[in-house]
Amino acid sequence: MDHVVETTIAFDRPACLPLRREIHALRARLEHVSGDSWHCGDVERDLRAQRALLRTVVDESPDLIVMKDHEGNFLLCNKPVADFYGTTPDDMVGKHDGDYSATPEQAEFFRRNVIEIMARGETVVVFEDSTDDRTGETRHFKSIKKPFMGDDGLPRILVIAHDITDITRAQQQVQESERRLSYVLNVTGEGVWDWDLATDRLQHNQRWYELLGYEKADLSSTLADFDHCVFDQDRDAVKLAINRCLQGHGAYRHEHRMRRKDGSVIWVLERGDVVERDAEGRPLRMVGSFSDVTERRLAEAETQRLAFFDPLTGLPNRRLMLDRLEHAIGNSARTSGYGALLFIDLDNFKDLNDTKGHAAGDTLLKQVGQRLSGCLRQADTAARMGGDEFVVIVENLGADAMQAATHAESVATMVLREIGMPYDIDGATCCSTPSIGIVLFGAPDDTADELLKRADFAMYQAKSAGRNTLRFYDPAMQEAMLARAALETSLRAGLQRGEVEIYLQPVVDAERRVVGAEALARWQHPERGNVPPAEFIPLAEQCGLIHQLGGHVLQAACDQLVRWSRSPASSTLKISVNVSARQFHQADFVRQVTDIIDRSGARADLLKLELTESVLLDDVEATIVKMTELKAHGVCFSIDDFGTGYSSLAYLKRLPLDELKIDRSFVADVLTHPNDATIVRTILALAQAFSLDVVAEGVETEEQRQFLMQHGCALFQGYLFGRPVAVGQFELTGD
Ligand SMILES: Nc1nc2c(ncn2[C@@H]2O[C@H](COP(=O)(O)OP(=O)(O)OP(=O)(O)O)[C@@H](O)[C@H]2O)c(=O)[nH]1
Repeated sequence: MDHVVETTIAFDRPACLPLRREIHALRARLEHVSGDSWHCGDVERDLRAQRALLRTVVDESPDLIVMKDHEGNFLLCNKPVADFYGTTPDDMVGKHDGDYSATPEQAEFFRRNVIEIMARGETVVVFEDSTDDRTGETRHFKSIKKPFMGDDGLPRILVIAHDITDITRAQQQVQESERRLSYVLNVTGEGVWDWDLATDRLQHNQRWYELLGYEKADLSSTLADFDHCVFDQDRDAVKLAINRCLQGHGAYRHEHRMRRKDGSVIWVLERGDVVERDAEGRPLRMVGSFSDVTERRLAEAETQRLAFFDPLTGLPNRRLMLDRLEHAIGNSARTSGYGALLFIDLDNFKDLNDTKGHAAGDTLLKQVGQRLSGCLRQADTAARMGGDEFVVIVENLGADAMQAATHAESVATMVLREIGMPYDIDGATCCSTPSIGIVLFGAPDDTADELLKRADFAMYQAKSAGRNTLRFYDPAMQEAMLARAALETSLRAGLQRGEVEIYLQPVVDAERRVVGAEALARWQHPERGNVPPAEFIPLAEQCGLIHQLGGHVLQAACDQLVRWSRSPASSTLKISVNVSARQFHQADFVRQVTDIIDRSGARADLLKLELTESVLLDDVEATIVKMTELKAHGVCFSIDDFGTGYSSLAYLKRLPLDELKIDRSFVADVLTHPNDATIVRTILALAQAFSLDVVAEGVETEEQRQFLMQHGCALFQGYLFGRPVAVGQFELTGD
């Protein structure tokens, strides 16, 4: 048996007067007031009428009304009570709840409860349950229990029980759905708020506080507190979204940042809408929720970063740079002001990678990125294009081209200086320099693509000028660039059409007997005629055709060796082939050479590869490995233009060399300049000490030959013995 709440109400009348005394008192009062005398019969009739009325009222009341005596027996019951117990009001008089109640516990509770209340003599309100005998269902009641004194001087009690079952159930349903809603919201992780605009009070669910790391008591639950939690920079946008919603633009949905109690910042997706307005449409109540979307935002930011930034240096990547460049071009055209594009390529970066490892190269690139950023103003952009290439966009250089160029130059000079400072790479100091190409922009028809090409071209000029320097792109360069592009296209086609062939220049011994030849590439251009190697070989190197060209020359040389091998007079002749730095440093160079030798059937020991000193110095260790592999195959090596570089004698000892070639510049002045004579003598002595052959290049006079012979030179090449000629015209005598 449940009884829920008991409320005490002040007892306003100590007891009811007994009926007969009441009649007498009433009659006396009426006679006193009216001056008439009343007959007892009239009064009784009236009273009976009143009692009948009262009975009707009591029976018709939807509430359950009973009067009980001091032992809890019924003195009076109304119809609803009798219906409840499945009997009649008259039948109930003199009986008690136990005679009807389905559950003895309930009956006992009712009995004890009224006896206690009568003993206390105070009216109480009791929330209690009772079982409906007709249906067996439990009903809830709010009962007012009012004790009073009977005629006989014994206590009695009047009970008026109001059936609150429907309200209780409705309340329970509301509580249940609220509980479920809060469960669902907690599961979805939503922080919920409910804003009463009239009072400016905000109510939040527990999750709301949890998401922001607050305790309920920390906040005053006003809009000001919510405002305080919104991230400073986002506050205006949040207010705008809420205001638009208040003004009737519909529900809002907004992502912004919130600051948690501990100071950390989270991203939230907030949704809200006005749910109540007054008759004039003024908002009264707004509800909303937010969820923590920090992880998604971070993931999006990371995706964005990967798409637009170089992961190694953190600088904008090529894609973002192109976008910024296009903007900068647009701005320049609009404002008629110049901007500048700097194309920066590190010098000999490959060496660092090769000698210190890729990780060291990465460390350097990172530091270069930092230094570049340090050279720029806020509005400028430094980006990494890839590899060791960077780009800088400098904007707002004014309308004067000269001044713009001067400014761009000063930025580039600063970059040269900063990047040229020593680096600390894993505790070791190392140096790196850049070559920089600069192009100004500002013309309406400038395009990002074209500007990059021009800056790249100017950068290449800086490389050609010795590196660690800057060069401006100018229209003359443009001409050269166009010409170069045209030449590149026709060289590509020419190689396919077989326009490149080899010429042979004889190498003779002291008796002028031809002992071999140097193979020199010649390009017979259909319109331009004979294009000099100095023009098309560097071009082939720049545009990546050197692999194809080098292979073509090697193939022709090996084919020639095979042809010579068929005649005893020529079967021992050697052919030397020039190998450029880029060609030699290609990863598959060794395989390329050995494949050609093997395929052609030429004798490897009759093929001599001429390397320049710069090839040897580029990456000594890798060079030694490649040369040794080829040497093991039988291939011979010669150092071209020996003496013009800075070869260390230590390297000479380590390299598997067969021959040195004295550069034509020394030979030309050997009779007139004592220094050149000394150099020539030294080279010859050195070669002798290392047991190397020596070929003197560019011998044009008999006197030169005599001098060289006197100092031990045994092999010669030059116009004195023969110019380079087509393969078919090559003769075996050196006159
Ligand atoms: N460590 C590192 N090296 C890279 C990366 N990307 C490209 N490289 C290397 O960067 C080098 C670029 O060399 P190049 O610019 O062609 O040549 P260089 O040695 O700098 O010579 P010049 O430019 O002619 O002065 C190559 O060896 C690439 O393998 C990278 O992300 N990290």
